[in-house]
Amino acid sequence: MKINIINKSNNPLPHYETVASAGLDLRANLESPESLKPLERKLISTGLFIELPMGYEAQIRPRSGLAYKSGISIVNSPGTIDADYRGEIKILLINLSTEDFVINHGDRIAQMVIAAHEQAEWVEVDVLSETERGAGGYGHTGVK
Ligand SMILES: O=c1ccn([C@H]2C[C@H](O)[C@@H](COP(=O)(O)OP(=O)(O)OP(=O)(O)O)O2)c(=O)[nH]1
Ligand SMILES: [Mg+2]
Repeated sequence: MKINIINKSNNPLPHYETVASAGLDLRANLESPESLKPLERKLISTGLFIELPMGYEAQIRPRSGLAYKSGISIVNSPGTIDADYRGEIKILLINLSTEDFVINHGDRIAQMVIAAHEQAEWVEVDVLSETERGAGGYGHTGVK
């Protein structure tokens, strides 16, 4: 699908790294490197602005390699980019490791998945239909 984008960074546009990738890696747009201390969080610019079609969202997710190797995650994961948002896409990184982590301009710090979604139209009722699960949750079916 075609999506309008403005790129105010000098990074390349996000692209799919492999033919069947779901995620588009997002790069940091920085004037100078940023450092994240253990448990520190920072909102990192991408320089990207997009115009999603109605009925679509963009999800901002952590990259597994950064998470595994360096303990870098996203506080509000998965972040939600609404179709009517026209501001800059930013990424709320957090350092979950015990060591400082440095982000350089152009580093691929997160990934974005474009996804279709519904909007709910509530139908207020007095009773919901019965199911086998009922109100059971939080592990009520057991571990094994
Ligand atoms: O990781 C994110 C999450 C959100 N946004 C932008 C796009 C989104 O459409 C807007 C609002 O996000 P959200 O609804 O998650 O934040 P909120 O705290 O509910 O703010 P608002 O009251 O503006 O909706 O912020 C980002 O750039 N990055
Ligand atoms: Mg909101």
